Amino acid sequence: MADKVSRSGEEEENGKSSSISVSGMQFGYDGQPPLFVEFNLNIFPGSRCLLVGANGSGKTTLLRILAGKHMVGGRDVVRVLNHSAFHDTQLVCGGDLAYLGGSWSKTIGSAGEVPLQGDFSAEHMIFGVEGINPIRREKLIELLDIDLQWRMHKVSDGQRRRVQICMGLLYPFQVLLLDEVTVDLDVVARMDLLDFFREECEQRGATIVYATHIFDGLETWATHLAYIQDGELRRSEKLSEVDELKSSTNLLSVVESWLRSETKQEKKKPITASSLNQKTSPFGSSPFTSSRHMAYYR
Ligand SMILES: Nc1ncnc2c1ncn2[C@@H]1O[C@H](COP(=O)(O)OP(=O)(O)OP(=O)(O)O)[C@@H](O)[C@H]1O
Repeated sequence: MADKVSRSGEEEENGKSSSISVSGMQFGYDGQPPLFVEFNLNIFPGSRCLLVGANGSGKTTLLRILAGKHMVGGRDVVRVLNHSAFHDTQLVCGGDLAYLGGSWSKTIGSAGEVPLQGDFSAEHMIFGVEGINPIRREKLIELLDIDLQWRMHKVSDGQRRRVQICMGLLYPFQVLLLDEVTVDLDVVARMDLLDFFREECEQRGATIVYATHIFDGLETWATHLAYIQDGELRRSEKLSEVDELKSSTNLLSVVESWLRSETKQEKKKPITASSLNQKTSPFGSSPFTSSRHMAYYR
């Protein structure tokens, strides 16, 4: 698999410069070994890139970094639309960079153990966003089949999710980062939304990165695929160039085989004090330092 890994610093595809560019990124959570070490990735305008990997491989963290939610390195390490994802706040404030992740909860806060709820209508939420093109807003409300009278604390998870998605898409984004947001949607809503995303990429040259474990219908939707294992980019290529997809029935079975072979390699690793400290890390000099590998032996 290693020969397929793309770590190139190439910044152009078909004459277009990348809309997302990560170069030599290092990142780790406080007190933990680094998750990303010398991580590189380039994604180009018009791409619909699937981000796949096992639980805990780093997909959410990567999307949050791209969304400018973590400061990582200097201004040149994580670039979105040729701006620093973290430092250039206009990217998010102006609506060019949109991130849809996590899920809205029914409660809006808590006083000690007591959850506080707010009674807001879908209309209040959606029409509360200023400066929106009314045609785009109507299109999204219709596409997501939102009833503007819904009270946000009384609707189902999927209904609340529709409002969340609608609000995230109100501005005509240039880069959209999706973290498993279609999980609560019914099949019709999911397929309509995927069609809308495709249109946005084809008509406006928008770029989408979509982290998901649900591959239904994505074989013909995605243009690119990035596969992460333990914070390492193992594959980054056009979907049409994934060899295994030529001989396999679907994306699900291809990704399943990658993840299964990951597990086997993991099991084969000899367990030694030095292997527990393999990643070069300021925290990794002692066999007693906490690490994900050590978690197996507690
Ligand atoms: N806030 C945090 N503090 C410390 N460690 C974290 C935090 N969030 C995630 N991690 C760790 O970082 C690693 C990557 O987590 P991340 O959520 O990015 O994975 P993921 O690929 O999105 O997983 P999943 O498919 O389960 O959503 C995991 O080992 C996780 O335990």
